[in-house]
Order: sequence, then structure tokens, then C-alpha cells
Amino acid sequence: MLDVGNVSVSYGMHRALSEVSIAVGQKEIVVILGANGAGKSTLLKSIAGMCEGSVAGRIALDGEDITTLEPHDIVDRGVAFVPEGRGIFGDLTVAENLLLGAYSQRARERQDANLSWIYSLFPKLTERRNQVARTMSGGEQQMVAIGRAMMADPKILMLDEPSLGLSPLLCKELFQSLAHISDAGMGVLLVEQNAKQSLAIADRGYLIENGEITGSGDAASLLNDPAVQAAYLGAGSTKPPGGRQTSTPTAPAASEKHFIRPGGATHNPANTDALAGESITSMISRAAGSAQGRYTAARPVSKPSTGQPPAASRSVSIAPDASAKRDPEVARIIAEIEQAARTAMSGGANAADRNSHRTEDDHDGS
Ligand SMILES: Nc1ncnc2c1ncn2[C@@H]1O[C@H](COP(=O)(O)OP(=O)(O)OP(=O)(O)O)[C@@H](O)[C@H]1O
Repeated sequence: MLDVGNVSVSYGMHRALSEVSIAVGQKEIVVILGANGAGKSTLLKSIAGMCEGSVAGRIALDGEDITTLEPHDIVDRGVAFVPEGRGIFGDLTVAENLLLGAYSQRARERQDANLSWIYSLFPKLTERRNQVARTMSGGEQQMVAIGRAMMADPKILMLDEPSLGLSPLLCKELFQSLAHISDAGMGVLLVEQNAKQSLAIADRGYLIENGEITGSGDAASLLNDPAVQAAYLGAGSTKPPGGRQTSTPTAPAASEKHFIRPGGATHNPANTDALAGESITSMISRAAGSAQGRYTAARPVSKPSTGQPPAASRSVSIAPDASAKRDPEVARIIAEIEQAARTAMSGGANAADRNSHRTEDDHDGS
């Protein structure tokens, strides 16, 4: 059904994918496993027509070349994508979000049937159909995102790390739902770091490392492969058996997930609150202090919590002492520091806000 042939992607001088070929059939669940930065998201974005890089190769759905189509045309043809971070409309209700997924003619014709199916698959969405999406837990928002993609009536559903931030119980429910979705006829292409649970429901898998496919096989053999176990399942280090080519990628164990973003540092999500709050203040305070030796932070910036006011309403101010106020050059430096602090806090708050969606699921075992 979906055929990706020798796809290469470059972001400027950086080659993120090299000659990648994969296939997903009807009713098939295919999982892509790889370390951070291996190129998994790039692969899904290329298929969805949303890649910022230059894409070469051929992507076909049921034999039709969709490589250069616009994203909405690719959805029309039958490929729906749930990106990492979900991308739902926070101010709209669950029902409104779902209905927005059915924007193509074909999807509108099947809108009522698909809506009933989605509500039966995710009963929680039925109860919450009039709730504003941003007030839902991360797990519920993930259901909304998947439901909205399914409303496009796709042949292939692609998901980028759907289990990210979900509690073990919610992960289990999520993967069970994906198994039901594929049973109903859809092909599912899944990028996951939760190798154990995703391989448990998958038919086949591919290993990707540094932008290249380094191994592939049916899910059962990947699960039992010592190299895969060592890299993705937290087992001891063992050599791969001969025969099928497998890799020994450097993926972190599931318990120590790290996330690398383009141009960004590796960070553990558990630490992002600190980055967004107190530590920025102290960094600024320290910078101000070392610049002039006489500035102090006016007040600590509180750690953002779920449901807090938007970042723009929070501010950081560095209060100079009296001698500093007398010096116009010092006053100019203070103004620059305050502006930098506001910018840093606004970025940091956004990160913390995103992180709050991930971590709140840890408390959502229902
Ligand atoms: N828009 C972009 N511009 C420049 N480089 C990018 C861009 N998107 C991704 N990259 C780079 O391409 C490589 C692959 O990134 P990609 O996000 O596809 O990896 P990934 O396997 O999905 O990683 P993760 O598991 O951390 O999400 C990385 O080196 C990344 O920095």
C-alpha cells in the first residue's frame, strides 16, 4: 500500500536520511526504531509532505506517486499523520477537533460512521466530547489527535512517538487501540521509543541509525534479537546473530529517555521545569552580578504549573541597587538583561508548558 523507495533527505548540508526504503501494507503495523536524531521524524514528515528539508526518492500510495504532493493532498489520498506533540486545537472542543479532521470530500461522506467508530474506540472522548481540548490530560489529548487523524478516513495512519509522556497503563491502552485500528483495515506506521510495547503489537519493524536502515524483520524476531534487546529493551550487551543485518545503535534505555531537537541540547524532560524557572533567574542574576558586581534578582520566578497564565503575563525583573541607577551605561545594561530575561522566560515557559502535557499523564492512570 505505502511504498517508500530510496528516500534521501538533506537539511542544507546535513544529510538526515540516506536511501531509505520501507513498505507498509494494509492491516499491517510497522514500527520504526532508532536512537534520538536517527531520522525517524524526518521519515514520517517526508511521507506526509511536511519535511523542511529537500527530499529525493519516491513515495507511493497504492502505486500513485505522492512524493511532491502538498500535505493536504497527501491526506486526501489517504495518509494521515499524528505528529509528535499532537498538534490539536486547544481552544476547540473534542468534537470540534474531531470534525475538523474530516475536511476532504471522501472523509465527509464517511464522517458519521467514522465518528461513531472513534467514540467506540476511545469511550473517554464520548464522555468528554464537549470539553475544551487544552483542559484534557496528555493521554486524552493524544486520543483526540489520533481520532482527528482517523476522521480523515486514511488508508495509512502514521504516528510519531504517540506514547511519549503517557503512563504505562495509558501506553498499554494506546497500543491496544492501534491494534484495533489496524484490524479494521488501516496500515499503521509507528515511530516509537517504547520498543517493547510497540513490537508487541507490530507485524514488522525497521531499525534506523544515522539516517540509514540498518536492520528489519518481523516483530517477533526483532523482539528476540539480542542486538535489539541490548539497544532498545534495556537487556545486556550481546552480539547480534549472523544472517539478517542488525545494528547496535546507541538508543537510550526506555527509562532514561533523552530528547534531542535540531540545534538544541540533549535534555531530560524531568529537568525542563528547572530550566524554565528558577535556574534562568539565577543565571541572569549571576550574569548581572558578574557584569557589574551589584545586581540582584528582584524575586525568584516560580516554577510554571499546569493551567498557569500564559508566559507573556509573567516577568523577570533585575533590581539594580542605588549606585547602579546613577550610571546611565549600567542602566542600559540592566535594560538589556531584563529584555533577555523576558525572552528566555517566554521560551522556557513554552517548553515547560509542553512538558506539563507530558508529565501530567504520569498521574493519569485512568
Ligand atoms: N528542520 C530541520 N533543520 C535542520 N536539521 C534538522 C531538521 N529536522 C531534523 N534535523 C536534523 O536531522 C536529524 C534527524 O532528525 P529527526 O528529528 O528526524 O530524528 P529522530 O530520529 O526523529 O529523533 P528524535 O527521536 O530525537 O525525535 C537530526 O540530526 C536533526 O538535528
